[in-house]
Amino acid sequence: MSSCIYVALDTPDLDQAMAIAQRVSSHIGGIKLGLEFFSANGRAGVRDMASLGLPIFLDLKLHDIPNTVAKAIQALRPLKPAILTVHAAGGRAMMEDAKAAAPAGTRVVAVTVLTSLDNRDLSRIGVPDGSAAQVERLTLLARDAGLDGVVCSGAEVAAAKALWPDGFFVVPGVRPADGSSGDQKRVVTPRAALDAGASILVIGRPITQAPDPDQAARAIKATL
Ligand SMILES: O=C(O)c1cc(=O)[nH]c(=O)n1[C@@H]1O[C@H](COP(=O)(O)O)[C@@H](O)[C@H]1O
Repeated sequence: MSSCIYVALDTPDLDQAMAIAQRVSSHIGGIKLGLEFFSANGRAGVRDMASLGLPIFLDLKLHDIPNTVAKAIQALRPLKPAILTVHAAGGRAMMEDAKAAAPAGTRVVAVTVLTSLDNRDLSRIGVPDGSAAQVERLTLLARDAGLDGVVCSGAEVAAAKALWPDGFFVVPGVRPADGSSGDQKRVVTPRAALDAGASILVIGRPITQAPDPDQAARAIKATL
């Protein structure tokens, strides 16, 4: 069975990204490339990583007016990523146009509430009723806009899935029981996220910063 782990290769260094991906390839289901990698290596770098033969999750978290997001996605079309992210807070029309601009085989998923935010942070940006309510609101908006799924923390995924049983649920901010949270504030273990309904788990530093990434990925997979 293919792994539900997507390793987040958050580095500007193409050689390093390639080396880690090769070391962990037998334990993962795909590769997530985000702003750090893309800003340094662009589309050519994504193509290089795709040569490994694993699905590519291109996590650019697009958030702008509908026309700009649609045109950006059109520019990314030749890469045919398996998964692409936009911010649900960009609104319904932006999400509709993002989906329409994406290749047919690309899952477009909406980031609801970043896992680095807690309820105190949310109240400061005008969301007084907390992450659970906001994730539910934005999950319904993404569903109604015709997207394929959402990104949320493992603490909200069960409620989101209850609202959208056939949605695709991406869960980052996962940490092994003894892992350090770093800048993540809404954290669960990989096993708990999967039990709550995650379709895939995004895991970066617990694997990439481990002394032995291969062993770290193997150990996490063994808990699933
Ligand atoms: O869209 C994401 O993947 C994402 C959304 C979110 O709410 N939180 C979040 O951490 N991520 C990404 O997931 C990865 C988590 O990395 P680690 O905290 O190192 O495991 C990073 O690449 C983040 O960009």
